[in-house]
Amino acid sequence: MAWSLADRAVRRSAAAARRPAAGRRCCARVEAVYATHRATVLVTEKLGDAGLDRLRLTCNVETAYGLTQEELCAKVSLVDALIVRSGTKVTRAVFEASHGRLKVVGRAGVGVDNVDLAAATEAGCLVVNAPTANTVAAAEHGIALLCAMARNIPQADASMKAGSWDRSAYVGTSLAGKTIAVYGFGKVGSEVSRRARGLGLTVVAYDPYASAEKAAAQGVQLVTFDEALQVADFHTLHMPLTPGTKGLFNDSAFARMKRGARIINVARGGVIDEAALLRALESKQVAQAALDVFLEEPPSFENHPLVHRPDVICTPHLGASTTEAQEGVALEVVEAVVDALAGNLSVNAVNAPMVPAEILRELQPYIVLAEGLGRAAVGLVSNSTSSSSSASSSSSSSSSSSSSGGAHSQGGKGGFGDIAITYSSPRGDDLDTRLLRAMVIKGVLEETTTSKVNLVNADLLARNRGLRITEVSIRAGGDGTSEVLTSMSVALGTADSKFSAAVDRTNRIYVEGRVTGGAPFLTKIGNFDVELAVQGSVMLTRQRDQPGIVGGVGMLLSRDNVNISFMTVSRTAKDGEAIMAIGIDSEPSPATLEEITRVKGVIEVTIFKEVAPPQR
Ligand SMILES: NC(=O)C1=CN([C@@H]2O[C@H](COP(=O)(O)OP(=O)(O)OC[C@H]3O[C@@H](n4cnc5c(N)ncnc54)[C@H](O)[C@@H]3O)[C@@H](O)[C@H]2O)C=CC1
Ligand SMILES: O=C(O)C(=O)COP(=O)(O)O
Repeated sequence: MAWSLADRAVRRSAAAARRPAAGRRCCARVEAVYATHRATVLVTEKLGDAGLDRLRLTCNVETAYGLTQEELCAKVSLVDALIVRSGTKVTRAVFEASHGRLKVVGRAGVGVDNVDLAAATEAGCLVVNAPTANTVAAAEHGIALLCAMARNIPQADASMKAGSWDRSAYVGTSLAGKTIAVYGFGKVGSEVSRRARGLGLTVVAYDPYASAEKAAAQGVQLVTFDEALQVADFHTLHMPLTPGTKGLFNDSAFARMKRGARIINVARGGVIDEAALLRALESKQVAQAALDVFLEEPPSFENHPLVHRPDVICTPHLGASTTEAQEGVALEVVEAVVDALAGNLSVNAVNAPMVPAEILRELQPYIVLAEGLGRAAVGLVSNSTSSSSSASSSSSSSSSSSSSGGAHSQGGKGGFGDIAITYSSPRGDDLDTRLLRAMVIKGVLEETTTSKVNLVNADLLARNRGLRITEVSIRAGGDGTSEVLTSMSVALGTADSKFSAAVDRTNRIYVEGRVTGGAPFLTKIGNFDVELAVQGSVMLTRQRDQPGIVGGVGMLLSRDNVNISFMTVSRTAKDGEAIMAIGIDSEPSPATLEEITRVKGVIEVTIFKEVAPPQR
């Protein structure tokens, strides 16, 4: 029986898999190695001593710093595990060169952008990280840069070392009484906020996925992207680099800031468009920048336009570099590596399969549905980079949804704190929902944070993010054995949506789905019935139910070379509105989106990207 198998898998994983599941590729192979010999671990970047000492208790440890790719590839076939920081690129070539011996990669820090996760998974190699131990260090570095920049400390220090005593050249700017905007109110961002308030700054935060309650408890107001840009004297960046945040700080963002604003980046280089920052500094729209991270690391020193400027202060990715943080991440990652070598599923596993392969095959559509609903719901939250537009001329005839503040194209305040999941199942209350709940959390969280969700840590991560999860199981018709779920829904409480039709009558972003013929489908968005395969990218439009719209929209898409894979229209007879879903092979340009909103009868349009994750 499908569900009882899944249930066993959940129990095994939740108990840290004391005995490995047969189908759990990575860990099963790891245990075989560990049981038969003392594992060898290669450490390629400086790791805290406490971690190294712990590692030496159970493993042979080799340290080799500053390896070239070729040197790393030559060594990797001789080791069972590899421990790195951000300076080692663990590429596909490295996994190939290991010829299957490498079983675990440990990242002594948060970001795993230097590890090819797809290649790791294909090679059956588990990747683990240390997601919490350097949070405070990164926050302290942000504050250090803020103070150093405001008071010109590095420049004044350099001038004194060059033999001058110039007091008038380094007059600074005060922090007290000013406003700082924190972008990304996660682990680091909330620690920065706490410290900034202590310095007498007013703190606002832009994070469309954060809990407003959690922010309010810290005396921080969540605001829209535009508001943050406009009100702040200082801007500090603490979001992950994702397709949605890449280049977020561009010409347009800098232009909307107060003249003479100052910016700090301790997150990832790619969040700032470096050429746009240069232009903003040259025009004095931005007075100063403090950068710990760069698009390319290390940046090219010869001719990097930002590094040499006197109005930019730089550090070489030092956010996590305190003795305490390095001891902390070393211990955190070594525990995870040793655990993984012993065949256990660690809470810090980054690419662990949520479910063993044979169970995944059996339950796949329901699992994909649960994750897809989570991704769909969070994908509808309003954020600054949303590809969405509202038709300005239109007067929506819709219900409360449009007046609820949902139709922002430039980002709402966000701040959802509730996820309500409803299962309609022939098993009613007997349905074991842990796996499905974990998949919803995975769908909601993984696109927006540095957190990697696995079965063991899902509930914990949700709690840490201030998310309240409520579940309701409704007994539906059926024999109670063959069908796991009749339908399932996910609602995000009080979030602003980039597509107002996605907001239901209780002001929640609402999506519902079911499995039909073995395939997962989205069946409801807000109050509208739809029929969307949970895969690929979709353009959604809300429109008045009148002729000419399908042709008009289709023509604009074809003019932009956007291939259409399917098109469905559903209407609510009651208020004369319809939602049209168009499967698209590529994304239309912003200009085309804008034109679509001007097609007579169209009320709003948005892009709904990759609802379903790639199949694992
Ligand atoms: N410079 C350094 O040495 C270090 C840098 N980092 C970096 O700091 C950043 C934050 O790390 P954590 O706080 O641990 O991550 P986190 O996952 O706890 O927090 C990230 C926050 O960003 C928010 N977010 C996502 N998309 C957003 C968007 N479009 N606009 C605004 N907010 C958005 C998320 O909702 C989340 O609350 C990451 O980029 C991480 O790689 C972390 C540690 C050290
Ligand atoms: O943990 C992170 O994401 C960091 O950026 C820190 O990188 P590092 O370990 O200092 O190379």
